[in-house]
Amino acid sequence: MTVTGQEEPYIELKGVSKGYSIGGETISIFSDLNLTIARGDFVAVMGPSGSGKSTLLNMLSGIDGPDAGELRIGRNRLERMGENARSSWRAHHMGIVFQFYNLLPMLNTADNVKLPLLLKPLSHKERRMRVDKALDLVGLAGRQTQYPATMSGGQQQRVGIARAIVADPGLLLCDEPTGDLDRKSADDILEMLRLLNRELNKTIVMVTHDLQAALSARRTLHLDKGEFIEQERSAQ
Ligand SMILES: Nc1ncnc2c1ncn2[C@@H]1O[C@H](COP(=O)(O)OP(=O)(O)OP(=O)(O)O)[C@@H](O)[C@H]1O
Repeated sequence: MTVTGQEEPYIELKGVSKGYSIGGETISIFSDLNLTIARGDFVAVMGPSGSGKSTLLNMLSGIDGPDAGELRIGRNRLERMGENARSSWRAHHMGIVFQFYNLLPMLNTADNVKLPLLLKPLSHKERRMRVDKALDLVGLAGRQTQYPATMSGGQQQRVGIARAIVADPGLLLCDEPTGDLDRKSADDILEMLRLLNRELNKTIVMVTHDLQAALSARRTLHLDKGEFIEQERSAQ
């Protein structure tokens, strides 16, 4: 079954198969996975442990490739690109938000957020302006010199989001972005993701075990036994 968004597809998986070799034996995770996601959509992916959610995110981020099938994002066929081209594509078009923030503890907030800009030919001033703007967007204006260890989980995740958007990518991949947070902080983060989706038209794919988080998205897909099942519900 092909699960389809309503508009022009931005992300498209066609007949994707993926398996892992363990001790000489190949375990199939997907054998004919199909999916389309429209530009500007906000999609939650849920599913039991081991159903392949991280495998999916790894393929979408180009960290891992499918064994067969097509994986298109925008005009790029990711499975046809070499390692360097994929890394460069990722740096320009994609931001990743992690469950445990993945901030570097020896760097302050501004330097953590700046990391994706180091690959870009920008002046020091332009980098600083972009970092300030991203921090402003996530409600952390003025926290440039604070270190991650002195921040709450919710604040650290805001820094993680600022880092994910600082290079202005069109796509955000979120891996359990609220998995380490209390309800209040989680809701704040979800509100921020909704804002980025609605106001800045970021396409968001978010893996989550949190039903409340899934309700923040426009679509919810359940991944089980190698297939997506679309959860029907009225628009938010
Ligand atoms: N690098 C790997 N080598 C071998 N097997 C792997 C590898 N990565 C994942 N797997 C296996 O593939 C299956 C899917 O894993 P994946 O991490 O994608 O599931 P998940 O849905 O994200 O699970 P969870 O909700 O627990 O994070 C699991 O059975 C896992 O053990």
